[in-house]
Amino acid sequence: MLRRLSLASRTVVFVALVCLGLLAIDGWNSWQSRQLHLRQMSVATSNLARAMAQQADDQIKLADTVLVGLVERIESEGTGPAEVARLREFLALRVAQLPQLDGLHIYDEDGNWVANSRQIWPQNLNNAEREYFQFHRASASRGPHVGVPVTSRTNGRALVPISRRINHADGSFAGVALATIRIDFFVNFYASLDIGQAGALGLIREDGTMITRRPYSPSTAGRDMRGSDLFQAYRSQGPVGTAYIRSAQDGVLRLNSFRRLPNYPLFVAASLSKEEILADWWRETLWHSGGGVLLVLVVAAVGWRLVKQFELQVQTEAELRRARDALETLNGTLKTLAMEDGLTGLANRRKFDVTLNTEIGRAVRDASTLALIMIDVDCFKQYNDIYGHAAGDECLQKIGRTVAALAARRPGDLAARYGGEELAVLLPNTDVQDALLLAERIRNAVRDLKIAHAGVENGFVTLSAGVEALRPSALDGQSKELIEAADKALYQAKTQGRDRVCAAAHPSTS
Ligand SMILES: Nc1nc2c(ncn2[C@@H]2O[C@H](COP(=O)(O)OP(=O)(O)OP(=O)(O)O)[C@@H](O)[C@H]2O)c(=O)[nH]1
Repeated sequence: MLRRLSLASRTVVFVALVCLGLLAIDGWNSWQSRQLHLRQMSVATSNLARAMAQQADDQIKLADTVLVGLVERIESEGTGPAEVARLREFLALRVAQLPQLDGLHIYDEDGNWVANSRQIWPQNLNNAEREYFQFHRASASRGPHVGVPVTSRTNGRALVPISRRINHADGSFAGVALATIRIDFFVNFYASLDIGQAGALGLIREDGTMITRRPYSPSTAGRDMRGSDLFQAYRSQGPVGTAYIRSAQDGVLRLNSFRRLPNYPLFVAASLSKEEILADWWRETLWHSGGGVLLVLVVAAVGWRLVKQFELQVQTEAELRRARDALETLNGTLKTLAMEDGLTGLANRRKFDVTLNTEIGRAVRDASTLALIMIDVDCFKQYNDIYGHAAGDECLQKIGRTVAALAARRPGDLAARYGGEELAVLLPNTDVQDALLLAERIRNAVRDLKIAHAGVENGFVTLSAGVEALRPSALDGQSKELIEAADKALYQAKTQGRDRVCAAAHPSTS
């Protein structure tokens, strides 16, 4: 099918395919690059979540390690006045060593303050209503507990309580050992991480209570996250996972990676805005696409020029063909004109001479006879004198048509205007008898035209003819011989009174 299209159309198809190919390659590359960006960012958020989980786990573990020692000490030494005094010093020393800790506290079985890392505290304070206290009072578990965030009663700071139960010797509830980690500590750490403008980080208890997050606000700590898509994703995907979630608060679509802490019932979530993740990709894609479109435009422009050139070439070729055809027609006409007599339409003298030589050659080869009839209009000078030169021309045309109709019967026959009012008929492969018969027929036919001629006796235009036929043996001189013999016979016809046909006299026949 493509073969039937013109070169220009094929070029258009080719250029269009090249342009589409370029655009497709660019589109495919951009898509691949986008997927790569998203994969890389997924790995990055996952790594971020791992680092956050490790950091939170480490901090809680440090505080918990202190608590393990404290519980063991209180359970073995008791809380007498001397022990409490030593305990206070110990607590103050530990807090000074661990900057992430806001304080260390010991409460008795009723929630009263027994000791803490601060040397002075308001009297008659009771923490029995705190969530961690109630948890330990109700649960015999000896493990650590990460409580819901609290606001310090003494300094107003937001804190994460890490606590352990203290038992009496009989295993009954004796109180709580508490370490409080400053939420500031996490806030500062999260602030040091690069998560773009719209990224978010969070530390959440597995029951859905928010500990802290970035961006941070005082209302953040303790918020119930159970209804959030993030919490649902964590619950459904397990301890480690990734999910695209559109924020209900700011409407931003984020890639979230979440991960449970190795040792505590909390999880962290690190999220980056999809728009920010793809910002670089968009920039690259715009540059690429711009370059790609430019390339396509250049290819299209070059293709367009090529098509135009092809069209021009085709046009030029068509014009050249037309010019050549016209030239050939003109040439043919010129050729005909060069070989034709303008007045009578018979062959002209040049054509006659060429044909005579050709036919003599053929007759020599074929050993055939070649006959010639020389015809001359009788008393034509007088005709011109009487009727005028134009009428003479017309008379010659009529005679020419008559001669042509009778003489050119066979392919080789040629009727020509030999000169003036003299005509010649060349008859290949014809003997003198047949040529005489034809000459007579011509003479009679012209007489029968009955062209009035007041200058002659019978009143009509007549003609005389001389006939000769020979079997040429050689090329040289034969044409002249033939013409002269026919001419002589014509002269004879004239001298014998005109309006007749004479054959050339030969010594044997004369
Ligand atoms: N109208 C016209 N006259 C021609 C043309 N060619 C030759 N003639 C005339 O033909 C005449 C020929 O005259 P002549 O050669 O004296 O012979 P004739 O008058 O025909 O007398 P005979 O041949 O002896 O019968 C001349 O007057 C030429 O001018 C032509 O093309 N047109």
